[in-house]
Amino acid sequence: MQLLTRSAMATFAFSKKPIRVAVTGAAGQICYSLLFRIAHGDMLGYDQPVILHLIDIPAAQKALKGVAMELGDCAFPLLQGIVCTDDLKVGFTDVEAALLVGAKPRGKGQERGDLLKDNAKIFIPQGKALSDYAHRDVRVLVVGNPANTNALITATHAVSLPKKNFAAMTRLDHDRAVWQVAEKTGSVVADIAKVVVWGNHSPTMSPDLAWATVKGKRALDLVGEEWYTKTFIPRVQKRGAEIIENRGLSSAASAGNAALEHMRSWFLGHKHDWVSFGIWSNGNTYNVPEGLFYSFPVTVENKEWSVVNGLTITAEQQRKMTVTANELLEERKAIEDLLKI
Ligand SMILES: NC(=O)C1=CN([C@@H]2O[C@H](COP(=O)(O)OP(=O)(O)OC[C@H]3O[C@@H](n4cnc5c(N)ncnc54)[C@H](O)[C@@H]3O)[C@@H](O)[C@H]2O)C=CC1
Ligand SMILES: O=C([O-])CC(=O)C(=O)O
Repeated sequence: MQLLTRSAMATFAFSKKPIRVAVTGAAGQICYSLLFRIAHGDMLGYDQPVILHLIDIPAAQKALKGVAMELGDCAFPLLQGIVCTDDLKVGFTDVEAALLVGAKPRGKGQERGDLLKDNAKIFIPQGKALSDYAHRDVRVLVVGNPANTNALITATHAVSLPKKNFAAMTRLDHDRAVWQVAEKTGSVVADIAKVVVWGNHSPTMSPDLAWATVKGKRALDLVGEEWYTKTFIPRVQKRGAEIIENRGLSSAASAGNAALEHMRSWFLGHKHDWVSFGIWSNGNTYNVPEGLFYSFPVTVENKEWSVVNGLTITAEQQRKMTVTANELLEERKAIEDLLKI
């Protein structure tokens, strides 16, 4: 691959119109790695200029200014502007990508669902502002936990935008699953295909290797049933808690990477393999009730995802998929007042 000098890259970059990218929680820990990689071109491509809209609460504006100063100090050729704000109108006007990261993270001993009370209300004004001010073709990724139900709140209040343009992030779970299989089988990430994560971004999620392959061979034959059920599934389900236990803080760089990879797949396509997106369920897919943001296997082309259809689901797998759907139904019930438009 040819490496371009900074000035050659800038000349190249100027030929495309910049894309406005909004990121909430921009002064927080996930964004401290995410923003720099977006500005470097890792998300939308190394020929795509960006203007970053950094959104955080009033109390975080000074810290946000520091982050913006550091972004500037990197002199990224693709970064054509930085907007720092606590005003959602300014933050979301004309944005074509929005990453909703801003929310409280959990601490030790908490589940993500425990954050519903604190975090859910954040997403009502954000959904409304996206509806009023964002580019009509915006793609919105909800990262702040509990991500699936927060995505439901956001999309519900974004009345003028299609639900298909919203997603909850389960890419981190997907990538965790891929890494576990690569490590177990002594292979590399590029050898692994057709991993699936179903349902909620919570310990009820269902990481599924039924179709997964390693260099074209059936992954389940290589890893064995015992490791699959006793190690792999619980490890992926509880990896967030394992990180908190070790790091003392919730995952940040890996979450930022997953957000970036999710958006990259959405904007630049993901046809070579399946990937997991938490998306609006239409009630006709794999027996998932309508109106939940549920993680399905998808492929992506021309900025539109399509669920991988026609998979044969065993009775045991269907049971697991129902458990995680039921949890999402309970979360929806707990915030039903927040869904009133
Ligand atoms: N879906 C997923 O896979 C993952 C989700 N997360 C979630 O991401 C969220 C952020 O995590 P961190 O960056 O580690 O937290 P953090 O506490 O370091 O940063 C959160 C930032 O959000 C800001 N914020 C709070 N309310 C806001 C609002 N209404 N508008 C804009 N900004 C607001 C805060 O001021 C702070 O700067 C947490 O809810 C965490 O649980 C974390 C890892 C993975
Ligand atoms: O576990 C947490 O609270 C943060 C998160 O969502 C993850 O790492 O998957």
